[in-house]
Amino acid sequence: MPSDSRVPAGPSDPAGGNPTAGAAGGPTDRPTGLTPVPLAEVATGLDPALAVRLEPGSVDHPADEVALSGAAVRAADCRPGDLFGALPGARVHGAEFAGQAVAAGAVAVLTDAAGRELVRQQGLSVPVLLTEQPRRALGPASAAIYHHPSERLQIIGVTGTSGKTTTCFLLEAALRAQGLTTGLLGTVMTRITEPDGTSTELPSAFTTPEAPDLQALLAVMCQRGVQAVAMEVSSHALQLGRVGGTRYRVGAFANLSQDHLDFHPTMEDYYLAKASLFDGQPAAAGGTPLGAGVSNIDDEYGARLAAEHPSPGGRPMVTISPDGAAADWRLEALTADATGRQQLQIAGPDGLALQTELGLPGPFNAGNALLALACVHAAGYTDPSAIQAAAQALSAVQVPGRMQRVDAGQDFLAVVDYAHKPAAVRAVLTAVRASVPGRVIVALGAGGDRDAGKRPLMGQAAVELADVVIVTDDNPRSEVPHEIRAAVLEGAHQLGEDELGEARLRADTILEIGDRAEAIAMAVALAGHGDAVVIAGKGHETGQEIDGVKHPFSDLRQLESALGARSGAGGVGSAAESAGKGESVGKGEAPQ
Ligand SMILES: CC(=O)N[C@H]1[C@@H](OP(=O)(O)OP(=O)(O)OC[C@H]2O[C@@H](n3ccc(=O)[nH]c3=O)[C@H](O)[C@@H]2O)O[C@H](CO)[C@@H](O)[C@@H]1O[C@H](C)C(=O)N[C@@H](C)C(=O)N[C@H](CCC(=O)O)C(=O)O
Ligand SMILES: Nc1ncnc2c1ncn2[C@@H]1O[C@H](COP(=O)(O)OP(=O)(O)OP(=O)(O)O)[C@@H](O)[C@H]1O
Ligand SMILES: N[C@H](CCC[C@H](N)C(=O)O)C(=O)O
Repeated sequence: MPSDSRVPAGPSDPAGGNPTAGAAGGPTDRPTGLTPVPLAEVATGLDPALAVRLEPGSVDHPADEVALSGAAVRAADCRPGDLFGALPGARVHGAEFAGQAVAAGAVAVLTDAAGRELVRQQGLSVPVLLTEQPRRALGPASAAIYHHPSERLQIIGVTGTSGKTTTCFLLEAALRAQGLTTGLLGTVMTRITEPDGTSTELPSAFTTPEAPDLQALLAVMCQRGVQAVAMEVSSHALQLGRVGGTRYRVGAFANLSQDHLDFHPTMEDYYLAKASLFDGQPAAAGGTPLGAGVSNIDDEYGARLAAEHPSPGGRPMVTISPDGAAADWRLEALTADATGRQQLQIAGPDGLALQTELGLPGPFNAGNALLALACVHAAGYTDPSAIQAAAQALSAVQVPGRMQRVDAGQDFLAVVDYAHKPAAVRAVLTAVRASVPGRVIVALGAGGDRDAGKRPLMGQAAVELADVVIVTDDNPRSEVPHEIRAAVLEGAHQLGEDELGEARLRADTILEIGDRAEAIAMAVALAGHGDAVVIAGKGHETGQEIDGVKHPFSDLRQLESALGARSGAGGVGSAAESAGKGESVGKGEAPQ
């Protein structure tokens, strides 16, 4: 990964990317040399609906002399001149850490009444911005402190359960093909590409960073000459106000399926969080005003969104249909060659006809490509030659840990993929099954401390679509690993019948191997000519969190080494033997 020595490292998350390994966010890059903004100016600029009151500090810290040069939501990240956003959390009130924040240089605190009491109890005399909605206020306040960076960027925000990262990588390439300097912000990394082509990559702690970190990153992008940004917008970010104060030129909706029901009480709540990207609230209220919206109407929720938000930003919602139904953008034909490369024929608005290639395999990635092109067009790049250039640019895009092929000269397909929810497992296994003549072998698990309801559904999807299912550990986090596996296995063994009364089960072998490295070795050991091995769930991640401890782990490396061991040891037998040493191997448990 190329990196820029001028930029301090991002969050040190050995698990790599997202909170998949329990990272709690972390310091990000910050802009330099911005004029500090008076606290009073920040306070008065906030939406009156937030009822923010400025409580002056002591004579040592008179509010009217305070100017803010940064913001942070974690006390440990505070720097001199910062506003500390002391938020009430699920575990603790951030104001408990106000002393630490002030000691680190914070000059004001944004919090609620309970937080103000905690600040005063600690004998701190800094001014307090008081509101009962501190999360809603923090985004716009951070945006003001960093001089409203999103006003100077063309930001395309992508939301949806699956495909955000992939679509943003595609978008980044398509925007660059318009001659724009680009930023990319999401689960895998933040990438800043400067006008001279230099790229800086920072690790991500979240799919969408906390508000102060997001605004700082956007401000850095402005300073580095970035013009357009492809950005993932998670439902957590929408619900928790992380994107407040961010102006989007285009918002895109990919799809909605079960995930995150640990955080959202219902699918309806999950949908409404995603839909709030399109509701056009003013930025000042923590909303995310939009220039245009794009929705995938093949998806049930995408169709509902288009019906409920017919004109986001005052323009008709742009619709896409990867299935080829009536929509502004349709995929008219899709073919794939033996290597997985796909040829797309696309119909766009005003008779636009495009033909392009995609290096990413799987029909769902053709849908992601269609979404990316529709976004570029909706952002104003409507000239047919511009869109053609965007389409051409998609062909070389690869995404770390998404349908990533590993080739060590073996006579079967081996891929690492990030499918960690039922619909993604289904999409990936369907795509892989269609691309090989032989058997499909999948190793997968489910993450701990996340939506428990999806575990049996993932097991079900796996046994329906693969021939061999190896249930293993993902990131157990604080949970007991074998209990998570048991839930996945329960779904795997509870397959019903289809409408014709046929058993849905496809798998003839279901194994349980907790140790992920051994599960991967077993998957490789069992593969034969023309088969496919899919290692699902951890994608680009470089760590595995077990009982609060992050252990270095990479599916990619493990798969490479299992493939290497297989060819080095002269074939299947020895690899299977070593894989068989797993802690708990239960074979052939599938009812037939
Ligand atoms: C549900 C959720 O997203 N929670 C996030 C939220 O937690 P919380 O409000 O309950 O905070 P808390 O831990 O009780 O702490 C309260 C406050 O004290 C502060 N604090 C706490 C401890 C300390 O030592 N110092 C300190 O200052 C915290 O910064 C926080 O502001 O604010 C915390 C501080 O930033 C986050 O660490 C935490 O993310 C948790 C760890 C998380 O795992 N979130 C994931 C699920 C997430 O956000 N994922 C989405 C979706 C990805 C997808 O679509 O797949 C993402 O955008 O990444
Ligand atoms: N359009 C899609 N429809 C269904 N599944 C998809 C789609 N795009 C990607 N996937 C599957 O979902 C996995 C995650 O893809 P990607 O990282 O692009 O999505 P994401 O929305 O960013 O996911 P996450 O929120 O988990 O980070 C892929 O590895 C693939 O298995
Ligand atoms: N953004 C997702 C990542 C999950 C990755 C998967 N490997 C797991 O640990 O469940 C989440 O926080 O739910």
